[in-house]
Amino acid sequence: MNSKKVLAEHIAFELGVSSSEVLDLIEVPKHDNLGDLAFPCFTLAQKLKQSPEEIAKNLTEKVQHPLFEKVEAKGPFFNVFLNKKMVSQEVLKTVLGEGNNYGSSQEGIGQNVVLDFSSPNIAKPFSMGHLRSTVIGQSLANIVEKMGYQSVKINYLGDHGTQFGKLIYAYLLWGDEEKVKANPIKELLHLYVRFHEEAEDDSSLDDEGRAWFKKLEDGDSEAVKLWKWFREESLKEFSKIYDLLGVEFDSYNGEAFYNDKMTKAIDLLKENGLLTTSEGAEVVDLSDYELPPSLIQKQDGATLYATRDLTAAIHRQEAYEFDQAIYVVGHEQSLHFNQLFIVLEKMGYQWAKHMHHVPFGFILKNGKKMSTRKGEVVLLEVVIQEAIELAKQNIDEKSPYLEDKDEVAKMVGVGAIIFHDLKNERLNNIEFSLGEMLRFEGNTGPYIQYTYARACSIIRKAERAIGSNVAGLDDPYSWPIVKQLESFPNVIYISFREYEPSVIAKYLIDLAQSFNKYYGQVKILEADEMIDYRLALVKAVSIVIKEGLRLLGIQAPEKM
Ligand SMILES: NC(=[NH2+])NCCC[C@H](N)C(=O)O
Repeated sequence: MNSKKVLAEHIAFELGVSSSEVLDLIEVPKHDNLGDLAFPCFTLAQKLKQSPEEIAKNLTEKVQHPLFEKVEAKGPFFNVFLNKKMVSQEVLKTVLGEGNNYGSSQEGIGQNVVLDFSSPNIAKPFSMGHLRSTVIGQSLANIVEKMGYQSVKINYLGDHGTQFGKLIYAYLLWGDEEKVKANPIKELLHLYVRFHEEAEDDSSLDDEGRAWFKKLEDGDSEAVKLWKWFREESLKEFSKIYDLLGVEFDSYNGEAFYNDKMTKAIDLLKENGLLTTSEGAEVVDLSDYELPPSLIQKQDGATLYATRDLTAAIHRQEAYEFDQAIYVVGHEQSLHFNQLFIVLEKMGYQWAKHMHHVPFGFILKNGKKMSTRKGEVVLLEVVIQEAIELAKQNIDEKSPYLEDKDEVAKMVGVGAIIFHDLKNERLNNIEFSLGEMLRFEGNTGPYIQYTYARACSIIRKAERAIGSNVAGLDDPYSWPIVKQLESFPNVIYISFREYEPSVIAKYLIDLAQSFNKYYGQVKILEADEMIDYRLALVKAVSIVIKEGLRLLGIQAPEKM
């Protein structure tokens, strides 16, 4: 029983409209003296041919329910004061009864969501953009699963393209096996940069690079062997990052996987009469959408990024029969995905309507985009290790006697990086600052984790069994917490609908703040007749914080 839903149903019944229509309109008033929930009546005024004030007044005469302690009309608003005892009793019973499952939904049962995320390019450093994609994608996978969907997590590795011909040739000219093994990404990038520098004076290098790419495409054994090796070494290095972040994938089928499957997609385009020739290249004209044409095949027969994504989409629909496909990729690729989805729609695929590009902004350092080009490598693994190291120092200072310090430092360091990313709306640019991320106060991961550990510690100290059969609480400090706990399922739903993990992150900040206020004001462990109910509240908070963090991809240590 959710008080907002109950209210929506009652209002809808009285007004003769659908309850979903009402549900979306119900607000939480900014000031407590305006009640706990408010229904603004102007939106429906025209439809009902009544003034908003009249509607509000009529509702006060009709809407009644034990959950509503007091109802009142304030101008065009219908305000509702909830029965604190009753709501808190219901909420605590639900959260404690459902545990980690609280907030789960059946909405997606039997449906698949394919998530394409992380997708770094082999032989190149894992960039800040790939980090964002990984962190956001992982969280969205958790969120869709919480909504009942089955997730399919795909790492669409950038493992194909003319650059691999160049890299192979560069390796054959100047490469050193030991060096590559010791430091794959750094060494391969170094070879690649050198190739470009030398090719400026010697254009034959480019020709050779192209020739080696052709060999690679034709399955030449030496070329394929080197390519496989570069790929493996790169993956080993990426895996270190995935291990630290606790991310796993269902598939690593990258661009190269689709290499021999593209003719089918190109033939389909031809059959549909969608291909036109423009300056020698085969393109899909998108002028009716006011978009530049989608380039499918170059004059020399070479295929492109778009061709592979098109092939991959069709293949994934066949393989997974997805009900939704999500691409977590930086906003600079918006045009590409826009074109891709339209081409699929033009091909007559109804499912193309359920494909979504989930874009995000840049990570900045001192206001400038952090880039890995020009050979300046910011090795991400090193950054993560540094965060863990700093977390360790912090813990050494604050809790020198903690057990499992290394384990906890890892959870805190990694959690700090993830939370710092996810607390921002994904389209915003983020300023990168380890010091900022690792603060134990303010809106940081460690702060939320610390709040969780605090709740766990209270529960340990109490040494009492906490049951879900509780009487309600009606003191002013527990009330904001109860309302927040009640809204958790809706918070998850909104984060799902908007593909926006920040909704959950911000919610956790608010919840942690109210809880810490409660902790400061109320003697939780005082042995009076209410202790069990207060402990039930603490337990419910701990459940929701832990689950909220889990949805973001962050672990919660019980002690820190
Ligand atoms: N299906 C996709 N195109 N996924 C995103 C791939 C991202 C690409 N490898 C890059 O680093 O820019």
